[in-house]
Parts: sequence; structure tokens; C-alpha cells
Amino acid sequence: MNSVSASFKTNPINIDQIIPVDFKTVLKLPDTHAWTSTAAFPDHSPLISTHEGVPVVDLANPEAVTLIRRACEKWGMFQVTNHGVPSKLLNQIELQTKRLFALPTNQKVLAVRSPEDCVGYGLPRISTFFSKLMWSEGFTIFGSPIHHARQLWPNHHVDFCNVMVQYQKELMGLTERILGLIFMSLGLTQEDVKCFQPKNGSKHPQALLQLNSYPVCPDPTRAMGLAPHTDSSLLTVLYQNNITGLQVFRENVGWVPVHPITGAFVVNVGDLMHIMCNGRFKSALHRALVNKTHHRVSIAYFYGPPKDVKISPSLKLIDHDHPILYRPVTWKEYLDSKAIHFNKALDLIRYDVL
Ligand SMILES: O=C(O)CCC(=O)C(=O)O
Ligand SMILES: [Fe+2]
Repeated sequence: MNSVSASFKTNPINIDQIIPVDFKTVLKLPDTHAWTSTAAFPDHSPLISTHEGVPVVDLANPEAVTLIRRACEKWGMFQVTNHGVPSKLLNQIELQTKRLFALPTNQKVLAVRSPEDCVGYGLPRISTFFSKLMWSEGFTIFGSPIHHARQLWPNHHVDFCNVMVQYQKELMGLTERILGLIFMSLGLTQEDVKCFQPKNGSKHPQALLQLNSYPVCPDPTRAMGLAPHTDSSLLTVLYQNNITGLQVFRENVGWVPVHPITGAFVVNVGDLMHIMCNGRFKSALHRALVNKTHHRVSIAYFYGPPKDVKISPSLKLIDHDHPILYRPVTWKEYLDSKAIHFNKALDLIRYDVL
């Protein structure tokens, strides 16, 4: 069993209502979804006019490694262009994602994610940590989605499955390429990161695909699409349709919008990368807002280490001035802790925070 499924089995989602509301029929924001007055949602002001946005890195640029290092240090996030993933596949994944979420609720629930499972249709996993519900729905895939796709479209699931499988294949290649550039930017060699190489065919990186849908919302200023969080992955590569909603938090600045660039991907430093580089690159705190007129979708590819591989700060990044900050953890151990402690999980494995 993969690390994510194993962790979800250990920590079933604990929430009364596991099925998202039928967004199409709600004309007024229900109190259950009104975030304005909650402590987790202190500001909703669309924001901060900063001239500086999340860096955009052209992967064909000879300076890409340096640009990526700077972006990871400053933002924990960047966008990439010239990445080689065919635009036809991007159009197809957007189309299939919209096709899925356009189904009536009574059909989508046929593929509902059960509380102890990580795949299928449902609420954001982090919903358990908030008293208000989010204005979004998701569909999670690990490998082939055929089991759930058959429930949704008994005779028309083939295109959906093919696109999802093909997309994961492409994204595995792209994510490993970006990961290679990140390691290079840290001065790490193949030897330093050999725990990620498949060993005797038995150790494979693991990845999860998360389709997110943010329906149009009757009162977006009081609603939350996806609450602030960091990703528990090593790296997340996200595709968003042409609708603004994603924001990243920057210390001393505030929430900064990550405006979509046609055909580009957003890359996030995840918590495991934060650990691996001993805090030099910080995992990006981000959230998604909603709007009144446009349906937004995003497709997040969460890439993590092979099962049972312990992630620890790279020895090359530790010296007298940079003492080791984090204990080694497997992805499952980290997810288990995150399922209980949420945004405290990273601090709880720090040597200097007890
Ligand atoms: O929809 C987005 O832009 C963000 C999605 C996200 O952060 C996630 O799925 O973890
Ligand atoms: Fe995220």
C-alpha cells in the first residue's frame, strides 16, 4: 500500500458530512460556509498591491537553476514555462476535470472518497481542522482512476482514465526534472540524493493527483475555496485554468495572488523539501479564493519519496552556522503527524522545538 493510503487508513477523516454541498442549487452562502468571522480567516481583502509577483522561470533559460534557487528561498514557489508538457494534454485534463465536476451531485457521490481512503470524490482533506466548510470539491487519484471512473460513467470512462494516466506520466517526468534543478541549485549531486533513485526496481517515488473545483460562489468575500496550508509533499506541480484564485503568503507582505499564465505550471516547495534542505527553502503557505462569475479548476500533482525512505536534512547543508533542524521522517510518518497536528507538524519534528 502506498504511503498516502496507509496514512489515511491510520487517520480516517473525522467529519460529520463527507459529501460537498450541491453548489449548483445554493443561491445564498450558507452559514456553514461563511468564514468572515473565524480566526482562521482574519483577512479577505484582495490585497496588497505589490509589483512583485511569484517568479516565472523559463526552463530553457540557461540561468534557470539560479532563478529557481532564488525563487525557492524567497517564495517557496515559482511558475514554470517552456516545460515540454504538450498543451493538448493540458486542454484535455482541464476538459476532463470540468466534465467530472459538471456531473450532478447524485452521480458524483457514487465515487465518494470513504473516510479511511485517499482516492475519490469529496471535501478537501484539511476540512477537519476548520469549523467552517470550504467552497470547493475535489477528486483524488493514485495511479489509474478506473474504479471510480466506472462508477461515474459505466460506458464512457476510457477517455477520462487515459488522460489522467497520461498526465501523471508526463508530470512524473517534469517533476523529476524540476527536482533535479532544485537539487543542483542546492549543490547536491546524484550521490547525495540517491535515496530517490529506484533501487532494484523496488523503490519508486509516489505521487498523487488532486483535481480541485471551485464553483461560482454567491458571496465570495465571505467564502474560502481552500484554507491556508502547506503541502506535505516534496514538491507540488499545479496546473490552474485561466481564473485567478491561488494566493501565496509572504512574511511582511501578506497574501499575494498567483495569476495564471496560459500553459504554465505553479511549483510549490512542500514540507518534505523544507526538511530536506534544512529549512533553507520554506514550504509555501498558500490558499485559494473563489469568485462570483467563473468556475475555477486546478490540478495538483503531489510528488513524494518512495515508501519507507526517511527524509532528513542533507548533510551537505549542515555546518556550524546551520545546525541540523529536523528529525528524519518517512512520508507516512509525516502525513500521520500532519493529520493530527496540521500546521504544527513541521515544528514538532524540529530538534530545537519541544
Ligand atoms: O487550487 C489551487 O490553486 C491550490 C490547490 C492546492 O493548494 C492543493 O490542492 O493543495
Ligand atoms: Fe496545496
